[in-house]
Amino acid sequence: MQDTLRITEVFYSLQGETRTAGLPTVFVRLTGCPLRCQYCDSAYAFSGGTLRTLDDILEQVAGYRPRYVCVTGGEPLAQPNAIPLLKQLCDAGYEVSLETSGALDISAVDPRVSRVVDLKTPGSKEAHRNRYENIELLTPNDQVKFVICSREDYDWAVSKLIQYRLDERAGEVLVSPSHHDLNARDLADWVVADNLPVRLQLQLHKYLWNDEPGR
Ligand SMILES: C[S@@+](CC[C@H](N)C(=O)[O-])C[C@H]1O[C@@H](n2cnc3c(N)ncnc32)[C@H](O)[C@@H]1O
Ligand SMILES: Nc1nc2[nH]cc(C(=O)O)c2c(=O)[nH]1
Ligand code: SF4
Ligand SMILES: [Mg+2]
Repeated sequence: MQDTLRITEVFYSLQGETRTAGLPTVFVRLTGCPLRCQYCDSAYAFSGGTLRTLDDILEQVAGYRPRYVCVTGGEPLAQPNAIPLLKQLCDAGYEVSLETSGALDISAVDPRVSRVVDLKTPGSKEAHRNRYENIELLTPNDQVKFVICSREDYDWAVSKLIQYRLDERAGEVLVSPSHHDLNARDLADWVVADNLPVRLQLQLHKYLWNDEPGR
């Protein structure tokens, strides 16, 4: 029996988030997530999906001839075979990123992968799931992200940024407005007013394609 993963979709689009925003990227979306963030825009990946072998996934990715590959979900690290998938994508020569909730151990992820680790805010309703041990593992190849739902979430994120010196540990600290919860302009104004060492990011794919699955 070959190694398999439950997969919701594999598609080629522009990266809408993180430090590679705007660059053509293949997305591999793994099915299933143990969290239920109130704002989740990918709830269609909580169930269903197709069991696929690693070789089958790698072959589809190769067909797009990409430079960038993003493994997302759902929560990719909830499937043990995400670890060999990430390694084999690196071995194949792609620049690989992993989007993860921060609720699961990131230590076994190949160090060539840029780990994009959310710190779930109180507004997500899943902040109690944050695994703070992950913060000590962050390197300049990694990114930390706060999805902000309100001014209270913003103040909470600032306190975590200072407490853990996140801008000194990770290569990027990202703040993103929770789509539908917070006006991007408000978040932008707060970041400027506080001279905060973070990068504001908007989800480009929502402006371009209105949040259709597979884009
Ligand atoms: C769908 S999640 C999948 C990966 C992983 N489960 C996680 O939460 O990081 C991918 C990214 O989208 C963000 N996201 C989900 N819903 C969002 C929304 N409504 N507005 C802004 N970002 C959102 C998540 O916080 C996460 O950074
Ligand atoms: N274009 C595009 N960029 C993305 N970056 C992260 C995504 C995700 O759902 O994790 C995503 C997505 O769904 N589409
Ligand atoms: S952890 Fe990620 S996939 Fe899971 S509910 Fe939260 S945003 Fe959605
Ligand atoms: Mg998405």
